[in-house]
Amino acid sequence: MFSDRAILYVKGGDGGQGVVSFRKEKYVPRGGPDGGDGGHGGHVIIEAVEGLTNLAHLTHQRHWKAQRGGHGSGKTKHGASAPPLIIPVPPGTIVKDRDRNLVLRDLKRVGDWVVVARGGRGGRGNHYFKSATNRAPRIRELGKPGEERWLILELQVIADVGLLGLPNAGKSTLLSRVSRARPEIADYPFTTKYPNLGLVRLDHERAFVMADIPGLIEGAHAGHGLGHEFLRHVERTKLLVHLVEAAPLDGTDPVANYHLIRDEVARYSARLAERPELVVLTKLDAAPSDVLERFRAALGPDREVFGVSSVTGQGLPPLLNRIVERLNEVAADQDEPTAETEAALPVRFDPARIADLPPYDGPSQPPLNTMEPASLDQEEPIVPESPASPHADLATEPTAAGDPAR
Ligand SMILES: Nc1nc2c(ncn2[C@@H]2O[C@H](COP(=O)(O)OP(=O)(O)OP(=O)(O)O)[C@@H](O)[C@H]2O)c(=O)[nH]1
Ligand SMILES: [Mg+2]
Repeated sequence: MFSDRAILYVKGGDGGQGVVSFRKEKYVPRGGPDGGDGGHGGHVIIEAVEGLTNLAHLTHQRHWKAQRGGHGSGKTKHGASAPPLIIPVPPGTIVKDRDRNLVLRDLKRVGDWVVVARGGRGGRGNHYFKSATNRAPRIRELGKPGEERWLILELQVIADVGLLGLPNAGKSTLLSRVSRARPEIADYPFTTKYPNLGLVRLDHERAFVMADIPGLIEGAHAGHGLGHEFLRHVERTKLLVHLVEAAPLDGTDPVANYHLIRDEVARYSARLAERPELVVLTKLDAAPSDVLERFRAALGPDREVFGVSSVTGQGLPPLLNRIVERLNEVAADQDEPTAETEAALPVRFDPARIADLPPYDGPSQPPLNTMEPASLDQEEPIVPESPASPHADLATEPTAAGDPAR
């Protein structure tokens, strides 16, 4: 089951109660107040972990509450603070506050984490309220309720290469030809409704992840068709591979079709439009022999054009080799984290790292972690759950297949 979006309710644990108690001992006639404090409630934390590729495990459990703190007791015994509740997600998950429409954190790498709801402060016991004027206070505090909120989690698949093109351009067919992914293929538009990922392995050293997304149409940037919802999936790719049908059955012109998609991408995001791109003329087996030459000439020398047929396999090896080359060039350009910095990143959430985070004192306290406004898709309707798609899990070599169990 593929799920790239989940809505969750999270609540930190309530603080434990402080208690009223007085020292009772033989020969001590009026023992002073000795009611202990309640422990703090547990925080709720979301952490990116290895081995998960989607958010399906969150569609069954929507409410996540951390444990409450223990109550205090006599002899100034404090209640135990509750442990954090950790919700695992795949890397690439963006955590948003639903009602304030804010991005709380973009959990890009394994080990990235964010506190999404703080545990409530434990109440103070009556020992705390002792004073010169009141030596036997009968007051104590209840624990503060834990912080609560609704979240939207969105997974942006992390692929190296994103396939773009009109419906029917042959995107899914190409992916199925070069990887073990088995997306649905058919001769009608919008066959693909959810992104598919495949691992393309050229040899021992050279491999990349390719994402096939639903076809784009004119107006996709404004929400027409299915494309807009899924363009965000190619936002994080390093290279766009733009597929253009060589001889479309509807008689449209490949050159015009190419520019149509480029315009849509540019309108959706100027940054995405600047991403390196390879252009691929598809279905050459079913096209006149001079079509590639004419297409190249029309696009001009600035664009790298390949011709392929996913049916005969013609043109695929040069394309894949060039994709790997381009990815290496892009990687060298970008300030990607090196193996060293990667190793320095924490791989598991460490509770000691939240030891300094104060418990939640109630709504008077400002909410946590307001990072940046969620700008990408504010107008997107909130869909509670994505319907299942049978093909969407990462289709990898057996060794790389993730085990969702932690
Ligand atoms: N002759 C020929 N037909 C192809 C080739 N590649 C794809 N097709 C056919 O083109 C049709 C569309 O292919 P898909 O791979 O589903 O196209 P798509 O781009 O994924 O389409 P959407 O998912 O609807 O956007 C199917 O009928 C394929 O069999 C090819 O290289 N040669
Ligand atoms: Mg498809």
